[in-house]
Amino acid sequence: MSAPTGINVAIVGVGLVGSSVISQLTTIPNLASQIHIVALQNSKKTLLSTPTSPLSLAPPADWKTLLANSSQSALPLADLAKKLQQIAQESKRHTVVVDNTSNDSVASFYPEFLKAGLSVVTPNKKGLSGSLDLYKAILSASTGSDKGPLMYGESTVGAGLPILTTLKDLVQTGDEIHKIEGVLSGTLSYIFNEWSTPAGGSKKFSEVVKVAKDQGYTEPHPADDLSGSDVSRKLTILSRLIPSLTDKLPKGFESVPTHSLTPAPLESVTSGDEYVQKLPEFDGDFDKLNAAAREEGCVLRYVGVIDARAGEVKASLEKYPKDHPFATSLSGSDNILAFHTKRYSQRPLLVQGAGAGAEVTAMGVVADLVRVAERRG
Ligand SMILES: NC(=O)C1=CN([C@@H]2O[C@H](COP(=O)(O)OP(=O)(O)OC[C@H]3O[C@@H](n4cnc5c(N)ncnc54)[C@H](OP(=O)(O)O)[C@@H]3O)[C@@H](O)[C@H]2O)C=CC1
Ligand SMILES: N[C@@H](CC=O)C(=O)O
Ligand code: NA
Repeated sequence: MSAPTGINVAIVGVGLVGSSVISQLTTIPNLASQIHIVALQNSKKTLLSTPTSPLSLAPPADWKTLLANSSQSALPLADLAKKLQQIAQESKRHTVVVDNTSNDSVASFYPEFLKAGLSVVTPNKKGLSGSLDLYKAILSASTGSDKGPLMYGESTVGAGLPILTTLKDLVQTGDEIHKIEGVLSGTLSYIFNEWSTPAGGSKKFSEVVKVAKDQGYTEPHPADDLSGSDVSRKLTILSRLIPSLTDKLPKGFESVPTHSLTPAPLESVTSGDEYVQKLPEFDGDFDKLNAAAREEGCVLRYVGVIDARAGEVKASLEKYPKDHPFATSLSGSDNILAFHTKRYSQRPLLVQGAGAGAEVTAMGVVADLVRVAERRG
């Protein structure tokens, strides 16, 4: 048997998460030797490896300047796929596209990348939580031959926390999923942990939203978090891994009943900065919501529930007594997920930890790349 040669990686999207992925891949020695970065692309530029000029991105090289100075403007995805096929052939290495954007067009292109023999790894929820047609196209293009392309998206739910791998393990070993419930948004977890506390609190809602954005927890547009759609996307991704629910959400996340926290006048605001700027106008309304829960001896938490036996999925704002674990045991951007199953029927299997932030999200992406390298390298 020939020695493993490692894999190539093309990184599309080099913002908060993408930068951390590059940093982990170029500075951790055992990763740098098995995972070779062959392309970087943002919305403006592409930087490509060639046989005579392989990319060398480890510090002290400054990949941001190299990308910004590249003479190649961002390649259309079909052209990028062709270039990557060529690089795969020349280097004799399996090649993976890492999508670190939150872009719908990139996510819709996964079936084409996969059909071109390229694996896909992503923290972008838009592909796996989109229409059922897109989801099925992704599945059928990634479950071909033994040597075929693979699709991994651990960081789409709970960032680096082992949530999709846990659910897949439960399902593949024949457990029966009864219910999955918990706090699935790092942003909303941070906001409610800081603003709706058992001891009361004096912070303004808009202030904690701004901190969540500054910490890198929010989506590029924070309305995607406050509208609940980020949670309904995660619920869709999880539901589709439960065989009885795979076909349940035909329109994807839009089929999930979802409580939105976006004030009605801000629903049409397309700029994330403008949205955050205007949010203080609504602090009074949020204060009233918090005060009403406090009068009942409760705190507010934003939760997602998949009731597999009833076939119900929903994302909602709920009140919890001040001594409930969701009120006392969460802090920062913590996610917590309880898997109630036939085997874990007495006490649920729990996964808890930071569910947002660049480093922990990149860790989930890089762990997926290691899985691809183990299977295809
Ligand atoms: N932040 C977090 O805690 C977590 C994030 N995620 C997911 O990770 C993804 C990235 O998030 P984050 O890093 O915060 O986002 P950023 O906004 O920081 O970065 C997005 C990157 O994508 C690039 N981009 C946008 N559109 C395109 C396009 N059409 N083609 C190529 N590149 C494009 C942007 O380039 P340019 O600068 O040129 O516009 C930028 O480099 C999102 O899908 C998010 O949901 C998942 C889990 C946790
Ligand atoms: N914006 C998301 C990031 C991770 O998916 C969140 O806050 O959970
Ligand atoms: Na995860």
